[in-house]
Amino acid sequence: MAQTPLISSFFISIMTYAINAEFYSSMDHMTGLIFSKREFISSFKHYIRAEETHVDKLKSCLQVFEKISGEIPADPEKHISNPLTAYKFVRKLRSAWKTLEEVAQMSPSKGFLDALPEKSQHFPGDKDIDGVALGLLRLQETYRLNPERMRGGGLPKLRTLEPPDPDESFHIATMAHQKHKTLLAFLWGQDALKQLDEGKTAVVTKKEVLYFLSPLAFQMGELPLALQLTEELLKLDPYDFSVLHYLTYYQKVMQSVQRWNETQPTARLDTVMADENRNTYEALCRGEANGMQMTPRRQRALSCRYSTGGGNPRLLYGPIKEEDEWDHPQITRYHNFLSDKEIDTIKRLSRAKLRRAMVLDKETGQKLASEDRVSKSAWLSEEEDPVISRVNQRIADIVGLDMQTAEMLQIANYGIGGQYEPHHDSKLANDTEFVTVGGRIATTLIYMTDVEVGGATVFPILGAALKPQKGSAVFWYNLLKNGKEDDRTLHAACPVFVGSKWVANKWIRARGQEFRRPCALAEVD
Ligand SMILES: O=C(O)CCC(=O)C(=O)O
Ligand SMILES: [Fe+2]
Repeated sequence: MAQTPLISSFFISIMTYAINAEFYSSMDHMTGLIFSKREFISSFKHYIRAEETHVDKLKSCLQVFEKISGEIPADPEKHISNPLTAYKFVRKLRSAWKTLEEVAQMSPSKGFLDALPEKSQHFPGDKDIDGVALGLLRLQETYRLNPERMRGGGLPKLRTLEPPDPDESFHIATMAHQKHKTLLAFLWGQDALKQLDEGKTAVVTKKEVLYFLSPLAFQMGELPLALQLTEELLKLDPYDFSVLHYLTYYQKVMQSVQRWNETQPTARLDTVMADENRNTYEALCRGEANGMQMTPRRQRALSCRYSTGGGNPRLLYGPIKEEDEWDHPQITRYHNFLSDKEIDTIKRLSRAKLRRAMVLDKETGQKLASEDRVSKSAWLSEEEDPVISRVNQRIADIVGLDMQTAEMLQIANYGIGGQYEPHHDSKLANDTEFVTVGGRIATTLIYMTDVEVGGATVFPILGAALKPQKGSAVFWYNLLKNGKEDDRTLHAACPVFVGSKWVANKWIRARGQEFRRPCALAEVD
């Protein structure tokens, strides 16, 4: 079939993006969808053209049949009783039928339709829609945005986006409800209702939205609102008994409570969100608490210099620019650590290997995908490309640690609202390597992209927020000199708001560093 090579080339070209059929947790894979969509459109057009040609062939078959039947005179019996005519007639009919069979077998639908189930794996599924909606909700919570601001009212970077329609707002509302984010569920539901009232067309009906909203308003303690919404429902269907039941119930509660709050939930957004989510991590992500524990004197003492890694010959002629990000514990940033070309190579090597990053379930000890860590990651070994060994060597030269026991380079690409909740790199459950190579003494985190909005690495105990800066690397010790875990190194990756965030992690192990970073009894960094 003519279209088969095209269709299969389409599959091959998107294979790299579709290996584990989940797109939202990696911005790179989301981008891949744009390309796969374009290629699909072209093969789809090709298929339609093939169908049109096929229909033309079927039409000519029909014409042959019509012609044969047109040749039959008024008295068919007499006509067919002539053996020669009968012979001719049967022959023509048989030939027409054979042609029809051949044409029917050539139908392009078969190849195309048979390929559909496989093709669906290469396109986003319901899981992706839900995942993106959850990402949006996470961004709203972290950056404190109501639906109006999410629509671009508050953030110029979002202004160009097509705002959600009533069905989309309602879907986000139901996702929020599933995750017990009642206020957000209400606000998105309210957004859908507003749009329906403005006359926007949608699949979801006003009745469905009101059914969703009224118990939510009740749950939030907004009795007058619950009553008002229920009354509106009743206007739509005065004989709906369950609505009548709710109405009586709310009225009774109202009478007994006697006092109620006039405040609209939108006005309370800040206070409710603040109660639920006010923690340093989110405040740091919003850029509010940066440096909160750093006195001006300490801040002034932070400096920046050129370093040769203590006289390392490889750095003598090309020293690295080193900048203090924090003093105790020390967090150092190395500028121009990777070149753009090296970054491109690392991205290229990892692209096809990216898999959803897993976290360990504390109770079962099993690895699972979690909203705590929305990214895809891949491991790269030195054998894969000289760039990888160069990166490892560079880290060794700069920080002066032994890399023989270090882990492979881990590459991560974050998805929509991609984040990593506060964690200690040294707290590794099921660390099978621990006995032979020791704990994760230090982390080198390399930023491979700038991130337009969001995506900082924050240290909630310290109050430090590090902005991703393409090509730079940050380094810190996770373990104190006495070998114990340094609690203060608790850190998190803030949700990415706008942009694609790529990082590389190099975790250095304790074994082999005994003489490079001598241990001490004191609990110092
Ligand atoms: O991406 C970041 O900013 C931090 C990533 C991180 O902490 C990790 O992967 O362990
Ligand atoms: Fe980490």
